[in-house]
Formats: sequence, C-alpha cells, structure tokens
Amino acid sequence: MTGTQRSTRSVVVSTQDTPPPPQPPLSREHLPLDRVAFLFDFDGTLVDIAPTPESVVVPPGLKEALVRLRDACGGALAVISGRPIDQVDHFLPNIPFAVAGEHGIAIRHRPDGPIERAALPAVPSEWIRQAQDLVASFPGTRLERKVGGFVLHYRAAPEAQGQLKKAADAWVEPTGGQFHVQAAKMAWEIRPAGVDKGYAVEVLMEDAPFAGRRPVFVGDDVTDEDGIREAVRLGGAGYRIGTDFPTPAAFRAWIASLVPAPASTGKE
Ligand SMILES: O=P(O)(O)OC[C@H]1O[C@H](O[C@H]2O[C@H](CO)[C@@H](O)[C@H](O)[C@H]2O)[C@H](O)[C@@H](O)[C@@H]1O
Repeated sequence: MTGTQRSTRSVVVSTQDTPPPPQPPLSREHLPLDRVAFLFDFDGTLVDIAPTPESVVVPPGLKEALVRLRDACGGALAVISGRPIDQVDHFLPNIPFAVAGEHGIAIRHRPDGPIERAALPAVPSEWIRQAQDLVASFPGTRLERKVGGFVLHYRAAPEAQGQLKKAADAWVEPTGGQFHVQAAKMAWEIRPAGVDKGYAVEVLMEDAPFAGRRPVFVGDDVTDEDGIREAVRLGGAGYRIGTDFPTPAAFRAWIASLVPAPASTGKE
C-alpha cells in the first residue's frame, strides 16, 4: 500500500488545529489510547459475514482483545450496529461500554443503562404482512423484523434481489421521504429516515467516557459511511474493511495488536 493510495482511500481529515491521527495501520506507538474512542461496526467488521444473521461466529480471542482495548481506553469502546441491541449483547455480552443498535435508532450509553429509542414512526403493519407474503413467494429469502423497521434478506436467493427492491420501493416512495430503503449486504432494509450511524457517533461522543476523545470508526458497509463521516467531522478517523483493512480478520489482528495479551507465565 502506498502513501498516495492511502490518502485517496482513507477518510482521515481534521478541521482542528491538532494534527490528524496517523493513517492505518495505526500502531500502538501512534495511537494514544487515553485520547481515542473506538466505535466499531459488527457484521463484516468485527465478525465475518455468515450465511444467516444467526450463524455469525465470534472468533476465539476477539472478546478478550476487545475487553483489553476497552479497559486500556478508559471504557471508550462502542459497537454501532444495524442489529438490535439485544443481538449485540448476545454475541458480545458485557463487552462494549456503549451499544447503538438498528443503525442508531436505539442507543444504550453505558452498561446496564436504559436503551433510548429515537421517536420515529413505526413501519405500517400492512408492509410487514406484504413482506411476509413476499418472502414466502421467493424460497431462500427471509424477513428479519426489528422494532425500527425490517430487512428483506436474499443471500440464499440472489435472483430475488430485483423483485424485493421493487416491492420495497413501492412501499417507501409514497411516504415522501419518511421511510427509506437501505442497501445492505445481500439485503434491503426498510426503515424510518432521520437517524443513521452518524447520529449514533455524534450522540455517543457527547458523554463520558467518549467525550473529549477522537473517534475512530471502523465499518464495512454503506450504512457505516455515515459513521465514518461523523467521526471525521469530529476530528477523528474512519476506516473501511476491504480497503484500509483487507478483511475482518486483519482488523481483528489490529485490535489484538493494540493491547496485546499479557505473556503467559506458564504457572496458570
Ligand atoms: O451494522 P452491522 O453490524 O454491520 O449489521 C448490518 C446487518 O447485519 C446483518 O445482516 C448481514 O449479516 C448477516 C450475517 O453475516 C448476513 O447473513 C446478511 O446477509 C447481511 O445482510 C443483520 O441481519 C442485519 O440486521 C444488520 O442490519
């Protein structure tokens, strides 16, 4: 990777007087853990993409590496996911200090704190009913429901992509921007407009232990672009899986390298 390539690919911009953080791969020496906050996407970033939402695997060592990083940065570690918060809790129990779910619609600022939900309209129940009929008519597709919307998955039936999009557009277009169709990985997500991962970054960065730190957002998907933009706007950095980190595994190795596990004494 050349310096020129990095400068066109990576979003690392600062409008403040302080120098921008170094380009990836950021090493421990160049990353002041007492001044940085980490905000990570989940699917396709912390974990590899899997055939279904339920079948993702949290690789050995990831939880421990995240806990070491969280503790080394004063707790300033959040997961910002499109998944509902309870699913992040299922895969990473008691690990991130804060969690934003459903692309920022639901936010929990601290462990055991309340989940705050943005006041947004619910998707009409008629859409859900039609979506159920739709996935029933395309074997391999599936409907994932969330409080703040729903997802039409077509990973196991890629040929259905166009038909699902057509249906989603037909629901959303007459709402005049109240709802939108979000392109996701082998899926279309239908959700209310007005909140995105950028909002989640902004809101989380207002409170301890995140406030006053530089946000570093890492993600892999279209919805993560909002988080990256906001992290950069706040004087931090945004990195992408697939460019700045070639794979989620490379990203996980980077996390582990920031705060290595203590050497074993052999007496444990
Ligand atoms: O914001 P994220 O944490 O990246 O979550 C985005 C969506 O991830 C899940 O769907 C995607 O990952 C699945 C597991 O790898 C994969 O099977 C599916 O095809 C992907 O679209 C999740 O189901 C969604 O709710 C999230 O919005």
